[in-house]
Amino acid sequence: MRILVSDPVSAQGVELLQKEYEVDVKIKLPIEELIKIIPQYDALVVRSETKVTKAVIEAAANLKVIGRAGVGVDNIDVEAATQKGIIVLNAPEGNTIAATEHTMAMMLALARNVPQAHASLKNGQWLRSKLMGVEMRGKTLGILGLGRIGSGVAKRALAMEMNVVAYDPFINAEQAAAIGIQLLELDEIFPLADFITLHLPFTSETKYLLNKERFAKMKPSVRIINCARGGVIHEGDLAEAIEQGIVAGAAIDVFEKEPVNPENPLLKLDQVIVTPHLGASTAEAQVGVAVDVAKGIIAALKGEPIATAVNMAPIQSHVLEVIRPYFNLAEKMGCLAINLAEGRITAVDVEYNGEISEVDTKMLTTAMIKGLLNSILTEHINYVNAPGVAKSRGIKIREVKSKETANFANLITVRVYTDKKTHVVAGTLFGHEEGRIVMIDGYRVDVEPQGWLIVGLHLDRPGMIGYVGTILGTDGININSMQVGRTEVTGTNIMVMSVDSDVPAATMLKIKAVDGILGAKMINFCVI
Ligand SMILES: NC(=O)c1ccc[n+]([C@@H]2O[C@H](COP(=O)([O-])OP(=O)(O)OC[C@H]3O[C@@H](n4cnc5c(N)ncnc54)[C@H](O)[C@@H]3O)[C@@H](O)[C@H]2O)c1
Ligand SMILES: O=C(O)[C@H](O)COP(=O)(O)O
Repeated sequence: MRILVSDPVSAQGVELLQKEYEVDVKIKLPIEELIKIIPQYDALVVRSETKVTKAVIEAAANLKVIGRAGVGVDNIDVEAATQKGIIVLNAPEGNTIAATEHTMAMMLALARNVPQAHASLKNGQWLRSKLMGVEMRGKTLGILGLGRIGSGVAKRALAMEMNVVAYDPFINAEQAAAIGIQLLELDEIFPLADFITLHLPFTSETKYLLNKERFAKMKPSVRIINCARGGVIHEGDLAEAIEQGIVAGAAIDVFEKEPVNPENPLLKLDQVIVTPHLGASTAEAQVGVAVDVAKGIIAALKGEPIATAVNMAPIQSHVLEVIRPYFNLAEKMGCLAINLAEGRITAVDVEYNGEISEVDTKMLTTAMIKGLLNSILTEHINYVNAPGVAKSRGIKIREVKSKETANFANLITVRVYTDKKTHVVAGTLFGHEEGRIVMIDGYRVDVEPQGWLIVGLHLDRPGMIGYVGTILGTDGININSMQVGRTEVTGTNIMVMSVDSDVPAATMLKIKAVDGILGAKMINFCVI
């Protein structure tokens, strides 16, 4: 597998990738060049500079994952990637402290005219009275977006004895109270705030969130800090508001177009201090995001679950810890269940019993569907496209949960409904990691889901196993384990044989032709 790194990321991250895969680092590629070479790659690593447009994604014939070494994914067409089944993941935590501290640096520099003082003094001017500042203590800070960075800024501002209020419609009052601040509506913040700092993503909702109308509602002494994304402020409106004395000043790290156009009106104003998107630019943050994104890319290429994928349901780390050992089992159960099934599949129920039922199991259900669909479709099914593909094929997926469990501490049961019959497979973990199939269609078994299995239903009479064993032996297929499962109902048994190689269709036909064999299926776990 080949990985392209198209923005500067720390060497530690690149080295991690190189241990597993072939990696090319090509910085500042013109978009036409990127489109030309992208079909050669399985993974792409970017920061904010590479624009991963729809055209890039359409050309990316082999791309499985795009990793963003940082937070904002607004430079990636996530929708186009999702439609193509490409995982988009980011590294959201590595640069939080860097961006938080840069915000504080910008706020303080803005309040005390540090850049203006520095520039004028280096220019030989001693401007003590012209560069009068304001204090932070006792001032009101309005934070728009109370996520990782916003809440970090809040804590630091409280330590500086500021009054802190915030607007974030996706945070509840208790979460804000835990930090020690009050949540307000957006319009309630404007007449109160002496400083307003933005920490929200750039989306269609937040585009130009601060504009002419909103500046008009603010205190004329207000100072605005933006270390989030350029497009959340209308730059022309801000420049005008500063020129007209509606806003006192601004500290800007991010711009709608980067690198910023030297003609941008904000660059012409003395009241505006700027940095060239340096929020994440600390040695520590760059190592952090590069290592995190490399781990994410490796997990994605190995088909493992990823905690920071932005186009899949996010998994909280404590939930991932509980469900991680079950992923492989769930996928194999999906594969087994669909291989047993006959007829047109209409619905799949996944039941979780025991303690596992108490956490969010959506991603495990997706793993099951991934295993199921990968066994029957030629297109590559992954965590991103599995739910959509199931839906487009009219397969209804339901989760059932109960803390109650009979024989196992935790049990996962998949029921595949077709227009002919319902097939049921149940599995659990032995110890912490060992996945086992413990029931097939009502028959108690104990099967390791790996390699190749033959599952056969047969009449409960002497010699059946012998007949099948002889056929396999004659055709040169080695059996490595074998067992027979019974139900309470006498008459039929299930035989499950684990074999060392794929079983040709001709051999399967011979097995099915044995008198007393009611059906036999070959399951190849190696395809998923
Ligand atoms: N300048 C830099 O170099 C730099 C570095 C890191 C992050 N960032 C940017 O900072 C921003 C915040 O990053 P984070 O890690 O704190 O993200 P986060 O996801 O932890 O927090 C974002 C917060 O914004 C809130 N939000 C979303 N839509 C909103 C809306 N319409 N109105 C109000 N609030 C809304 C969310 O509820 C969330 O709490 C992102 O845009 C990120 O790209 C910039
Ligand atoms: O969203 C982010 O993580 C920051 O804006 C950092 O962007 P960068 O990786 O291009 O510095």
